[in-house]
Amino acid sequence: MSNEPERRPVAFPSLFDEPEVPTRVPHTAASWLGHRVVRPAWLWRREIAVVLAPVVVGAIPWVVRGAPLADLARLGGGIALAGLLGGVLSLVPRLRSGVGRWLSEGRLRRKWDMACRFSRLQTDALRIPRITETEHAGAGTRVTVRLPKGLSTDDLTAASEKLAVVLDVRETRVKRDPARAKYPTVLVLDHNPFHDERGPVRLASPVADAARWSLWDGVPVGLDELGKWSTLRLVGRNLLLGGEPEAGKSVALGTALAAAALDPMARLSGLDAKQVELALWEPVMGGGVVYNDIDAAIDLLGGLIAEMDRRYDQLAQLGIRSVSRSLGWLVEVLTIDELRFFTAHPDKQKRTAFNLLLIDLVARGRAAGIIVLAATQKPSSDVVPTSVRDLFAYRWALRCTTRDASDTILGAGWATEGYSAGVIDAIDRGVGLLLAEGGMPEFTKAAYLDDDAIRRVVTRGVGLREVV
Ligand SMILES: Nc1ncnc2c1ncn2[C@@H]1O[C@H](COP(=O)(O)OP(=O)(O)OP(=O)(O)O)[C@@H](O)[C@H]1O
Repeated sequence: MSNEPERRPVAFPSLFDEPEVPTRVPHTAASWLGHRVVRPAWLWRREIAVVLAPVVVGAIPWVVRGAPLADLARLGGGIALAGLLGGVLSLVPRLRSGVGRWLSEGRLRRKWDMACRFSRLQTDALRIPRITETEHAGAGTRVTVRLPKGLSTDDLTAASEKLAVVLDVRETRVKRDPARAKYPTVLVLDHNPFHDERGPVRLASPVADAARWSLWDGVPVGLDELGKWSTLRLVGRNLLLGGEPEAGKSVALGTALAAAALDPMARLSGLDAKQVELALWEPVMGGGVVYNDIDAAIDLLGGLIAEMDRRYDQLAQLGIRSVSRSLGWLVEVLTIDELRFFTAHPDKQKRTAFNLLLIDLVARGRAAGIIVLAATQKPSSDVVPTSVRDLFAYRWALRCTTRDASDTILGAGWATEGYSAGVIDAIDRGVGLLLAEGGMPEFTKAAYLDDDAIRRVVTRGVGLREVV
């Protein structure tokens, strides 16, 4: 007798490429009905509702009038009329796009069901992670799911490549919600908004062509991976940027600076150790720019702290705790490009004096309408002490050489959680992990303003201040 394994007849390929859904008991008629009819009908419920809606609406008058069977023509007429009404309503753009979004969410849920089953993301009770929320943007969808008992975020992460194959997308990325293990987020990324077919793109800054801006409205500084603008509410919050040389820090500061320049109710000042980064902005920097001079930098910080104390006195007299738009006070914006020159200055006495003033300004200035935007190309603890870093609500780690450097900007532990700016490709200038207060770091690419655009913004900013 041959030792060859028993050959089994090859079955005809299935008409549909369907995942196998195992059952705990042999199929009965009821389980077959549930599996083959009820489950697919539930997944197609939105489309079924769209088709059935004219039938139900058209049948209402027929039923109300006692439904004489001979009057079927009237039923047909009612359905046709309801269908026509639906057709006319679909000409209303907002209605049409609303229904379109609703149907495309249904499509996503069906694909997600299929993807989970093909990826064996199901419990013994055949439950899969259920979609609870979706947020769609140009380059993908953020999906929040509820995990059934028996599955964890790690199972989702392990299956992410398989999910991407069935969903037919560029990538799926799973994020654990630090507050709730049961509700992880899955980024379903269709395409890379930071690249086109020729490589990395330069994103036009939405601020560049604005006639004026208000910092109180927030500043769209860059695009996230889903292709959505990340808006920073800078009044009341400080921004810290770090990354290796040429990572794109000065460019990333540019959009925030442009918004401040176009806000006549903002007073700008700067500390520029590299002498070239803020030079273009100098005409609009009413509070002055200090180049690599630590004594002048200490004086400038001292002046801002005196202003901060004066504002706190006024706030106390008014009986309020922090500035608001209605007070009409100027927002003071201090930009520091290359923190290292000042915070790690070789003269220990001056360095200590500078650091103490900076900590005081960053800690207390926010509520008084004084904000600091700081950048460093050496994200290490001697340049950005933890006590200073923790006072920055917005932290943006552009490409870093090490995980530790990334953590120096974002905060300890993020690299271990899988968020390290060390993984960013060297060609992706301007891409970094942006962490907003209390949130999760998001890959974000900064908008780009070239020198001509900066000059135009500065000219408009100077003009706006002349008329105020
Ligand atoms: N957001 C961006 N989009 C496209 N290109 C960018 C972006 N950011 C930076 N670049 C490219 O990278 C170059 C360096 O950027 P930038 O001067 O901002 O880096 P940096 O981190 O400030 O460098 P350094 O620390 O050496 O001063 C820019 O001249 C530009 O060509």
